[in-house]
Amino acid sequence: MYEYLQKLPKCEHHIHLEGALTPELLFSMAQKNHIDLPEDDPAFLSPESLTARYRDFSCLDDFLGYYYIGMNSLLDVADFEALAWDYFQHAAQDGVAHAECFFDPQAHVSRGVGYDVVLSGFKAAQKRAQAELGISSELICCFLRHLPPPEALETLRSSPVQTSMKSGDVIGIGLDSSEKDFPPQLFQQVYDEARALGLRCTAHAGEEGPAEYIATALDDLRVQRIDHGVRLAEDPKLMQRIANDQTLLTICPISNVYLKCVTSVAELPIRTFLDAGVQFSINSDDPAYFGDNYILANYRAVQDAFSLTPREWAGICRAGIKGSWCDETRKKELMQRVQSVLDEWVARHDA
Ligand code: HPA
Ligand SMILES: [Zn+2]
Repeated sequence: MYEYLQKLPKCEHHIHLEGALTPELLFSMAQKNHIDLPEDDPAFLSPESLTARYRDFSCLDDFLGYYYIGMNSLLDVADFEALAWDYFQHAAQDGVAHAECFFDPQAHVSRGVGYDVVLSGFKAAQKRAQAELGISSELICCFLRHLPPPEALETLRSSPVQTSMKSGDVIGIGLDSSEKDFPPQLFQQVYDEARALGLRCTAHAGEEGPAEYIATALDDLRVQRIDHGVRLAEDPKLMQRIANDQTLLTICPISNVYLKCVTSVAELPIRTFLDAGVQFSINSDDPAYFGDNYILANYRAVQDAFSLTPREWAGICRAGIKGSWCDETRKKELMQRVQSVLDEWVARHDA
């Protein structure tokens, strides 16, 4: 079954490129760029001690503290390219065919790293991933919800960001960082302006925050997808609405365990969602921070907990293709690949 999961052409919709920064890469870039790591936290003694600390996050904000310190090590175009290339290589190994990647420009621009530096590095890695690994990819610009909404607006309206959106280098926007007490509606104007530019819209909701945030992301931000959304199961009426509208949830099972949203993958409402017809994809979120668990480890963890059938897995992959923001030709090609992997499995096992 694991072999079948590896072969399925997977779409990843919930991967923060900054969350693919391994402790090894973090330390080597900090040294190269003469960036001081915190001296008052013993976790920063070595890549090994940092890795050990990552096993012990108490909640989303505890993780985010390390996430924002980590990305301070990234400075020039080559750093951002190396980071994204490292992710794409893992993605290729895990059978990812198409990736829609988040990045957090505010966290770089605020420390003097230009938006175009970040984008150039990512674009170079994307081009290489397409040419050498056959992975198609897109970029989604996320806004940090713990910062004041006018700062997100200022970022959206800034000239390099506008240029990247009009050229198609960036195809959508997202909303991430601390969730509790930062409800989606705070960012309504940002989403209205992004939509007017023709951008796709998604937002993290229902990770630590209540199901109500999922409803306001839909109503006020008019998002096409919900990132995480696992708390949707607490509101059966909303769950039915999401199922009827075929809104895709981008679920990150191992992330939810690492950040103590649930105690185990088995606690996630995967079976409930399947029974209710809720469409979802399975994703890695911040793999370098969550035990080096990339997308396939998340597929495997769901399989270990829920024993899905090969047809159910093909259905999950089809839902992911349908909810992707790539062109119709690519979607058709990926649908055919899912079918042929399933056919091969049936020929071997069902007879
Ligand atoms: O899982 C997450 N939630 C919110 N913000 C984030 N930024 C990186 N990962 C996450
Ligand atoms: Zn996330």
